[in-house]
Formats: sequence, structure tokens, C-alpha cells
Amino acid sequence: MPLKAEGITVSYRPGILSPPGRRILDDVTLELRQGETYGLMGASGSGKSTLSRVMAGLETPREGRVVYQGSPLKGMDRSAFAAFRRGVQVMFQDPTAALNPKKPTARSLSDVLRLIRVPAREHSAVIKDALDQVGLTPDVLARTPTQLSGGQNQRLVLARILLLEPEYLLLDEPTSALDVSVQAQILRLLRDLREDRGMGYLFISHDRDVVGFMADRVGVLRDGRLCEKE
Ligand SMILES: Nc1ncnc2c1ncn2[C@@H]1O[C@H](COP(=O)(O)OP(=O)(O)OP(=O)(O)O)[C@@H](O)[C@H]1O
Repeated sequence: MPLKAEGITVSYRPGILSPPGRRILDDVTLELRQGETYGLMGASGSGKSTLSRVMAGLETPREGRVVYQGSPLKGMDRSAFAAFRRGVQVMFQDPTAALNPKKPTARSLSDVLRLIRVPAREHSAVIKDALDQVGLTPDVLARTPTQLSGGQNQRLVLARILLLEPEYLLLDEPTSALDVSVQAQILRLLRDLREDRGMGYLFISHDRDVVGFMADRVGVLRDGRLCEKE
């Protein structure tokens, strides 16, 4: 089932960065479908991250709603909301923000498995498989994020996300902090994973070429409005 944002309107209180009454998002409607990548573009400050935060349930819009598996987030019961939290995952530009710098890789992965009640005896096989899927070798398990490269950390974040078997990934400039060659590897990895698992992506990027490589549909945010491109 699609993940929908319907009629989303967000405005922040006037401050240094936003003029009075300015709507960051103005009646934005967007539907993500499984197995498909929606490329979201727009100038800096146009509201791309805000829209992804709303779709992840991290921010409540002033108007509009987010619908997951046919139910609006607002008013969802506990178990449906838990399924949403697991089914819709976010990946940001800076992997270290999502990782505890002092926690060894093995722990950061097994903590997730404990959370979703995977029996301890299965952890090592499941973790090995997840590392394999993101192109990491088991020697990273004893290392902490500070002992890994930016690309390895982004792969680790992805491995952790995959353990949750999400339906949707909201990717906010996931490769823009990486070297160009590493960037290409991670983009290919993301594309392959989407093919294998049939996930749906919201892919935010400034880069037209990157969006062209990744996306099936493209939308541009401008003055709070979403213009879809064919
Ligand atoms: N919590 C907040 N309070 C007030 N204003 C905010 C807040 N978060 C974002 N903004 C403002 O909302 C606008 C949209 O920000 P957002 O981060 O969504 O844009 P973006 O398109 O993702 O930008 P970038 O490409 O630079 O990451 C900006 O003008 C920003 O300053």
C-alpha cells in the first residue's frame, strides 16, 4: 500500500530565517509506492527535509495528513503506529548523526534485533547477512563508527535499517557528504536493494544527475508547492 502525504501545510513562526506567515509547505500531496523511487528536488530551504520529516511522523503538519496502510497517523492505535515506525525509515546525509560513535558495530546491530525480539541465537547469522547485503565484511563488527569511513558508516546505517525490513525509505541527501566514487557505490547499492526488496523511496537531492539515475518520478518544491515532472 502507498505511503501518502495529503494536503500538507507547514509554516514556522516568523524568525530570522523565515519571513512572517510564510508557508514552508502549502497543500502538498505526494504518494510513495512500493518498488518505486520518487525524486524530490528544490532549492535550499524549499522544504524538502520538512516534507520528509512530516512523512516520517517526526513533525506534525498544521494541515493535512499522512496515511500509512490506509490509516492516518493521527489517531492510529499503538500497534499500527509501531508498524509505521518500523515500516518507514529515514536516512540522512550524515551517518554519524544516526550512530553512537562509541558503540561497536556488533552492538548497534544486535540492539536493533533485541528491540524487534529476534532470538539471541539467531543474531550472528542475521547480522552477517545484513552486512553482506550492504557490502561490509565481518571485520567491521568489532569497530566503532569513529574507526570506519563515511561510506562504511552509511552502509552500516543501511544495514541497521534493513534489519527492520521497512517498506519505505526516506532518503535525505544520503550521499552528498561522501566522495564522488563512494557516492556512486552507495547509489547503486540503494537501487539494487530497492529492486531486491521492493521498497519505496523518497529520494531527496539537489543533484539532477543523481535524481535522474535513481528516480522513476520527480517532483520539485517551489514556493511551498510541489510541481510534478513527467
Ligand atoms: N524548526 C524550524 N523552525 C523554524 N524554521 C524552520 C524549522 N525547520 C526548517 N525551517 C525553515 O523551513 C524552511 C525549509 O527548510 P528545509 O530544511 O525543509 O529545506 P530543504 O529544502 O530541505 O533545504 P536544504 O536543501 O538546504 O536542506 C527553511 O527556510 C528553514 O529555515
